Amino acid sequence: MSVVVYAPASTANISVGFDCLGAALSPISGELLGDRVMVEAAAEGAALRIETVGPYAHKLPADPKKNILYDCYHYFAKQYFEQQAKVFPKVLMTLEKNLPIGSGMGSSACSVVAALEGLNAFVDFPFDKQQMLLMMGELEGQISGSVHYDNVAPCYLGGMQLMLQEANVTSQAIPHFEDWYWVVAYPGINISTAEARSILPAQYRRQDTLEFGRNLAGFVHASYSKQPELAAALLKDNVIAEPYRAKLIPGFEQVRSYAAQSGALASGISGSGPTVYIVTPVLEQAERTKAWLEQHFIQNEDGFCHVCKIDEQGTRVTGKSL
Ligand SMILES: Nc1ncnc2c1ncn2[C@@H]1O[C@H](COP(=O)(O)OP(=O)(O)OP(=O)(O)O)[C@@H](O)[C@H]1O
Ligand SMILES: N[C@@H](CCO)C(=O)O
Repeated sequence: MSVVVYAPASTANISVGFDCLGAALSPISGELLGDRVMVEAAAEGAALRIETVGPYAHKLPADPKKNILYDCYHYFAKQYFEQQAKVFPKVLMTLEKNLPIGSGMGSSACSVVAALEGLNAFVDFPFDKQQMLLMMGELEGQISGSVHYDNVAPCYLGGMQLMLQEANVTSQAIPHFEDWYWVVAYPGINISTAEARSILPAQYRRQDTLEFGRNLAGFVHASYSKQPELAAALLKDNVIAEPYRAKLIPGFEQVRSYAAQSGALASGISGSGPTVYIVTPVLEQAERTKAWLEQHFIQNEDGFCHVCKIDEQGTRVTGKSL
């Protein structure tokens, strides 16, 4: 008995919605941009064994107990015991780590979501999506220092998700512009989410909170009323995070200038960085933007760039073996 789950990369904040907007991404090339987790029955030995493979496996903590999969297993097994009055089976979990850590593309969220959904699938889905989402937020919060769902929700559910966190609704999908290409570039350096949060102000001025609220409400309105130019004009963050985080990302101002002079619809920081995104509805321009970012923004061989569309599907069971 075994199951493999794939969880896609995601871009949190989307500039205009700090901690409350996020989207799942998939490269139009068909390449994998996300983690896979295989859960296999283990007949003997410890309750859990963890193995890691894939291009970024060597960047994970060497001690398996420090891998977030370890916490996912124990947390899930406890919930399972409380719900089913049964001990969770012994398993081997293999993580294929395809996303760089501290990239701004929801790397830890990807592992958390793939691991928890893999465990849920292994025992035939005893938990529903809302219960799963709450567990995913909890585990992701252990890593980044605060519970925010803007990576786990799009990664799990797909599409563009708005965090609501009221009336038993954690997150819901909002419409997005299907012809938009999201060019994402990871420069090859890492930024810890916890550190990128610690440099933000504890309090904001009244006019900044008003601007934040107006931009986010306007973006959601323009998305529903299908006004791409208005939505793109509001897709910005002049007040909450970008002014403080820009200095952490070498070459970010040049990316912004290039995006503006090339006629892109919008650009900004993906999550807490250092990945950046540029949006355009024209495929040829997206390919040109990718080439420019590869030449001018990527700093080393760990970096990469993809032309993406929003991934509608989110996390899925893909088979029985990696
Ligand atoms: N399976 C895992 N995937 C990613 N990070 C992990 C995993 N297990 C443990 N970690 C640790 O969690 C921390 C993740 O840090 P952080 O939240 O900054 O990165 P991230 O989630 O990859 O960032 P981002 O959301 O910006 O891509 C690192 O210290 C890393 O070593
Ligand atoms: N909303 C979070 C996302 C981090 O991945 C932040 O910007 O800190």
